[in-house]
Amino acid sequence: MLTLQNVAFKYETSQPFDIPDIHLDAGGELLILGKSGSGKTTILNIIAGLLQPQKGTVTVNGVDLYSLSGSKLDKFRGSNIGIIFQKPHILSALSVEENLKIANYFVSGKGDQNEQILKNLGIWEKRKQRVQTLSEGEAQRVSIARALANQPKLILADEPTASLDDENAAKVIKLLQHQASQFQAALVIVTHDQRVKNHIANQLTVGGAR
Ligand SMILES: Nc1ncnc2c1ncn2[C@@H]1O[C@H](COP(=O)(O)OP(=O)(O)OP(=O)(O)O)[C@@H](O)[C@H]1O
Repeated sequence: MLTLQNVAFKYETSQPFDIPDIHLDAGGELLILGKSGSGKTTILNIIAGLLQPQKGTVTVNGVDLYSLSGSKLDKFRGSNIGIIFQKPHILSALSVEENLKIANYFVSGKGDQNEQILKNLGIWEKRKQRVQTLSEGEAQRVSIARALANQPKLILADEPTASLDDENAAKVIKLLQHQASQFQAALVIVTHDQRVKNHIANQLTVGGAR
């Protein structure tokens, strides 16, 4: 489902990052740990097709991401990769269900699972509410729902528990795992939150720039 091979990356002003090879099957889970600034978000962006490495290949669902042209890559990402960003990328003036429909809009024919996803995440009753009227935890579940709206084959989550208490942090990880297993998706979580460690056995730690 996901492979990273011989990937090398550096920002213009930084040292190169140590980026391990990764192989993850459908339904597999991976936790990427590392201190703040160690390059976790950078690696996630490379996996998401948002940041082209200087070297190496990233394949998702058998497709070499960076061999795709810009618009093809955007379309591929929209149908195959669900990203839960560190800072929620949801539109707070729109309702919960409108946020999901926008994601569906970019991938024609999807959207049939929206009701189930919102129910699983416990926000179906709030679907008509504008996101700005929700609590932080609810808004975060909307961003998870939106990432799942097109039943991606690969789910990427950047620090999904950062602003949550222990109980809700555990809940969010379980929800992500449950959703991933329901769609047989691969799940990659990056975090420096040690609490997440107990929930996912397959782990790697990144050390940052050399
Ligand atoms: N666009 C950029 N240009 C130059 N340097 C960058 C850029 N983005 C990030 N960096 C640097 O690369 C390093 C890794 O950043 P990154 O955001 O990947 O770390 P992180 O492990 O996700 O950190 P955190 O846990 O704090 O979110 C940092 O030193 C950061 O300052």
